[in-house]
Amino acid sequence: MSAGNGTTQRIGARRDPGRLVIETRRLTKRYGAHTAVDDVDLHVAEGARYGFLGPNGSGKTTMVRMLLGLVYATRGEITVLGRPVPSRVAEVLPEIGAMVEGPAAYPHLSGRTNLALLDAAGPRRDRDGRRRRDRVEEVLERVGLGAIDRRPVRAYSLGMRQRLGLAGALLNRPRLLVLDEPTNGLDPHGIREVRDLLLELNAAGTTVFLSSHLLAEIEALCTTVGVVDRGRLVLEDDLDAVRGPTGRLVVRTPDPDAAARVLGSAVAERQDHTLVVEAAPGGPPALARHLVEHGVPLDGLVEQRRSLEDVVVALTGPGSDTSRASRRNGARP
Ligand SMILES: Nc1ncnc2c1ncn2[C@@H]1O[C@H](COP(=O)(O)OP(=O)(O)OP(=O)(O)O)[C@@H](O)[C@H]1O
Repeated sequence: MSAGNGTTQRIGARRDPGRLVIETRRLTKRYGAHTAVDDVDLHVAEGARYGFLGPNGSGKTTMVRMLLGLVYATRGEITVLGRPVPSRVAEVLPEIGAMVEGPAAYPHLSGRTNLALLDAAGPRRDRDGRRRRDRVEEVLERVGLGAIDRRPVRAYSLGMRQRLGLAGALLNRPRLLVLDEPTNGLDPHGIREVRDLLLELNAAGTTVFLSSHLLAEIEALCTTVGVVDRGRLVLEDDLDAVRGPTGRLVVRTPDPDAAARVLGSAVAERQDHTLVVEAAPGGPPALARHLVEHGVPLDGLVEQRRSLEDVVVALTGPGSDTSRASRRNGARP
């Protein structure tokens, strides 16, 4: 890569990102000959729900660990909540709720006790026992663990541990949540609950940064997406812009043969009762009129929009794991 992050794509006009709560410049992490994070310029705006998307092994956890000062960068700069990391990470951490690589907890203690210990170790000056208990109960309630008994954490399911980790991340009422694969191990019900919780926290002002290898999860939750491929940030943009119009229209009709005759060479794709047509001046209304005037019945006519999946596949290409292996062996893709 040349200067900075020249190969990160932006689709459409990027809105003013506003105040950044996370910014990295040329951030790079090497493990021996292997580059886990490669020259990344990341921009997370205040109030965003930022999805950091990439396949397994693409560098997401390494990135998250660097943002939290848990791993030192080989090169580059990190600013979180306006302060440099890792040099001033101690000032930043009290304002962050984080969960990295699955929640850590003392397995022989209950969830409540674990949270009480975490709270006691936290930055609050308020050590009042009763208020601490209230805080613990409040976060347990928020993550759907209000009814847990005194069972030790080692008896918890993976989903319960994940919720407990989230509860721990919420204890400080953070301005910024940094979550590595927060729905790992949750069933569809649990995934939806976590999503709703993150939406609720975000609506109340918390910026959410989460990593995931699940495209659907990012699509359902996030306002902004950063796509990482073999350590490189290949796309960073608002999801709305990513899923922008393609310049084609999708026509659904019970008589596709008639539609194809009328539309001629404007038809770009055809499958069953659906035709994809190059947009002409006048957009959907003009095309609808044209078809109806020529006796073609319509079931629907909409603008075609890019899916995040299409964009990611086009940018990352197949076999990123195999090419990573070949890069490790010296080849550069
Ligand atoms: N401590 C380490 N020593 C050597 N290599 C490492 C270390 N940590 C990570 N890596 C390598 O760096 C690359 C990126 O790993 P990382 O865990 O950041 O990816 P990831 O996108 O979070 O993957 P996953 O979704 O599987 O957790 C991988 O090839 C991994 O093997």
